[in-house]
Amino acid sequence: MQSIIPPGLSAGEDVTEIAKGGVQEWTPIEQVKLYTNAFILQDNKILLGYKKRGFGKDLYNGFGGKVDPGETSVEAAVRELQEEAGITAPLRHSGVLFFTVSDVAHAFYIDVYYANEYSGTIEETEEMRPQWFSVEQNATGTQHNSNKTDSEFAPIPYEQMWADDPFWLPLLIQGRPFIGRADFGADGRMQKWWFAEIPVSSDV
Ligand SMILES: COc1nc(N)nc2c1ncn2[C@H]1C[C@H](O)[C@@H](COP(=O)(O)OP(=O)(O)OP(=O)(O)O)O1
Repeated sequence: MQSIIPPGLSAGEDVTEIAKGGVQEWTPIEQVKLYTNAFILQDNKILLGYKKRGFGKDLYNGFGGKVDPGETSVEAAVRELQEEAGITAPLRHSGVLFFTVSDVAHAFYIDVYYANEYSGTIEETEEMRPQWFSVEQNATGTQHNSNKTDSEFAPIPYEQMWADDPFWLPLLIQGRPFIGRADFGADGRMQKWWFAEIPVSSDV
């Protein structure tokens, strides 16, 4: 039987497909680079960063980047969170994402992490501008002052995020592990995608 897991990812067959689309074959993988992406979830809010430069500029995302030689993935995730948001957190693994982008030579293998607490003071850095958003679906707020109540924070700005994020970020927020792959065209749109929930005990 042919596996439903896209090339680049590995998992048992006991996955629950969340979404898939696109018609063409998966883009062949030539080179893979390891990345991290980390989110703080606290009091019905999620901390995102507005990317000020480089890849993904002008989009909101978690905090992360490349895993350096000699580093473990979680060490890299902790370092990137400190470098980009000024804080330290006990990060826990939540999922794996795999992306190709048509004008980028390597594929992105991304370990995604979250934490419900952090230490230090959240600060804007030269790469990221951190901002809290409400995870409540009916959030309407537009103010981001930390003295406001949760419902007064703006909802997650999916329209200013990578197109893959609406498929897996809700799972991360709900504590449901996931895997997924998307192949992006030069226009920033997903050409082919597949996302799934995996059992909590899975070691991806
Ligand atoms: C293509 O789809 C993507 N979707 C999402 N949600 N996140 C993505 C996608 N592609 C990459 N990412 C994530 C992975 C990392 O967390 C960042 C990119 O990291 P960056 O290029 O900034 O890596 P650094 O090591 O910090 O780079 P510098 O050398 O510029 O510091 O986006």
